[in-house]
Amino acid sequence: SKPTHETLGFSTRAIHHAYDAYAGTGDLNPPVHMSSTYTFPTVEDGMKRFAGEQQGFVYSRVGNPTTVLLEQRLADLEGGEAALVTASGMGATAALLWTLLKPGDEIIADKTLYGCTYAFFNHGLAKFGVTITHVDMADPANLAAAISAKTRIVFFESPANPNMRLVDIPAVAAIAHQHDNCKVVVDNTYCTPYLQRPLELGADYVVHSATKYLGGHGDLIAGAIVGDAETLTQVRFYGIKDMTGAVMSSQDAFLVLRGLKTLALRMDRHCQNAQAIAAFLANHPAVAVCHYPGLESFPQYALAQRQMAQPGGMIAFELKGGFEAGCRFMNALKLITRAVSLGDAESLAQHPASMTHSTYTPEERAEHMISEGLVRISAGLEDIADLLRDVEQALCH
Ligand SMILES: CSC/C=C(/NCc1c(COP(=O)(O)O)cnc(C)c1O)C(=O)O
Repeated sequence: SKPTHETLGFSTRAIHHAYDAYAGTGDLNPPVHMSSTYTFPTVEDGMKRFAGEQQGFVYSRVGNPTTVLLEQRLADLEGGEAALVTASGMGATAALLWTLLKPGDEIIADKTLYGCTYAFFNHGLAKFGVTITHVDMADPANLAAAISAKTRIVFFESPANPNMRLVDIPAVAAIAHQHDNCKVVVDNTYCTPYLQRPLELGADYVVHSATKYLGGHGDLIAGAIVGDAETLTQVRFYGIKDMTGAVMSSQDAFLVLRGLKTLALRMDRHCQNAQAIAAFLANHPAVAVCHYPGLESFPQYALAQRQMAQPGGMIAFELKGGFEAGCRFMNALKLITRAVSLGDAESLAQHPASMTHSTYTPEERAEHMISEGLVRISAGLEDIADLLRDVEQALCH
């Protein structure tokens, strides 16, 4: 169905879209469908469903009423035609790219990617004859110089995990689309559609780790792809069904649906807290640099203002004492929790070089702008006074 984002507000759609609470047994909350397989009234019905000639479910690896509702809602929120939910963010990226790519194709990716995405490209796809080229997309001219008729995919995160670099989505999409079948894939995990909708800025596909802000409570691993219906049908029946099997459970779909109800409220608080923590860090004598799109000192501040509704909940910074000081800081935290992942109610701190981005060698991290001393904070939903007190006392170690 056509997205309704011209009529109803974001939260109204995040709570209500595509679900009629008066239908069926009248459950206000969508039921969790716990069936692996579905019955056919006659064998001819089954034949038609497998042939795609009849609407209806056949097997939960290719569709389930609970996951289908989540897909309709995510497509609406991202302003896309269709969505497909997956077992994890990596499952989303893998299912989409295995479907779109063949040996001899090329991906041009930004310099900085989440560690496992980097590994999937360079240690996974590369084994099957796909060429991976990384360019610094913060300057779109670098893409223009590298793109060729072999380029099938342009892939980036904005802001990038972990160093917060932004990519000008309309500018990069315009360059990519000068080449016939080159598609732009944006990993929108850090922003969510509440802060940034890449499809409305010219991207062809969006992928998410729904593990993060979309679920929002650190209680699931999940992913999603948003894009055109035709391609997503191929991803469903090939990339998921026959290649990765990266299927989201109906229980996790229920939890992501629940998370979406408060996404706007939570992102507002994540952004408020991150802005205050980033400002505190930027002004602290022990801090060498703080990367946050909401700081006027941020090199791409103007682009952030243009492209993002708010600066987000993620912060990256370096202490003047480098890696050792970073470790002392993180070990001294009493409220902010030492853990990877992000977008949880709990504020989290981690060391990308040895954790989320340890799939890069030290030389590769230097090449991909991930410094050894970088500390990443996911600003949670706690009271800001408590968070600032924790950061301040930890900086004194
Ligand atoms: C082992 S490190 C923990 C996970 C982290 N990130 C995940 C992630 C994925 C992959 O999403 P899943 O498959 O749902 O984890 C995709 N895209 C982005 C921008 C991501 O940040 C992390 O702590 O940075």
